[in-house]
Amino acid sequence: MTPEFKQELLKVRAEARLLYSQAQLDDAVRRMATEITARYADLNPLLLTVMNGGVVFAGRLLPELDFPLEVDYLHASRYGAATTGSTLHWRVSPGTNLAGRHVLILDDILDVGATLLAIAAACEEQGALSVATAVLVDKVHDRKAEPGLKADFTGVETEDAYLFGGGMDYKGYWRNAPGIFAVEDNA
Ligand SMILES: O=P(O)(O)OC[C@H]1O[C@H](OP(=O)(O)OP(=O)(O)O)[C@H](O)[C@@H]1O
Ligand SMILES: Nc1nc2[nH]cnc2c(=O)[nH]1
Repeated sequence: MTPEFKQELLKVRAEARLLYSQAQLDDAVRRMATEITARYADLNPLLLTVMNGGVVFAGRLLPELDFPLEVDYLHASRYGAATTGSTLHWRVSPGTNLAGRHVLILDDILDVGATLLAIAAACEEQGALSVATAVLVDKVHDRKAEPGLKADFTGVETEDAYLFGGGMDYKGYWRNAPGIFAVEDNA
């Protein structure tokens, strides 16, 4: 890492606006866990984490779900380290056979929604019995891939800014930031 890039990272972190604290996120995740438990406790679901962004959310959610379930992951990305999305690139497909399974996809954010729609379609093609989505953050704007697109389970809603923390990155960094932060335009 160059000294200039390190300075940029520290400046972005220092100047970012806190939208949700870690405590507020933990409350939202516990509420989601109650909803997910009500729906899936008797369905032997397969929870699929979308890497990399979904890892923090999954890590917080899974210990709140005290019923039989399986966990796997997939890696698909359409942003890379950029702040605007393009085509979805599949890097790793789920190793588990999805045929006949109730699949719940876990990700950090529903922004445009192209990522989750493509992943859900791929799970259905592989024979999943049902496919639903759970996201920590839903970014509110009118650019959704389908009008009114929502996840089945949502933690918090945010304004239309570029976000980091809670698993989301700024140029590959700050996924570990404790809370959800908006990058300030002048950063
Ligand atoms: O709703 P969309 O506009 O499609 O964007 C949402 C996706 O973008 C981010 O992934 P990214 O492609 O940045 O990969 P990452 O998880 O490795 O950060 C995020 O983790 C979601 O998967
Ligand atoms: N880090 C990050 N990734 C995203 N993917 C889609 N929207 C966002 C965002 O606001 N921040």
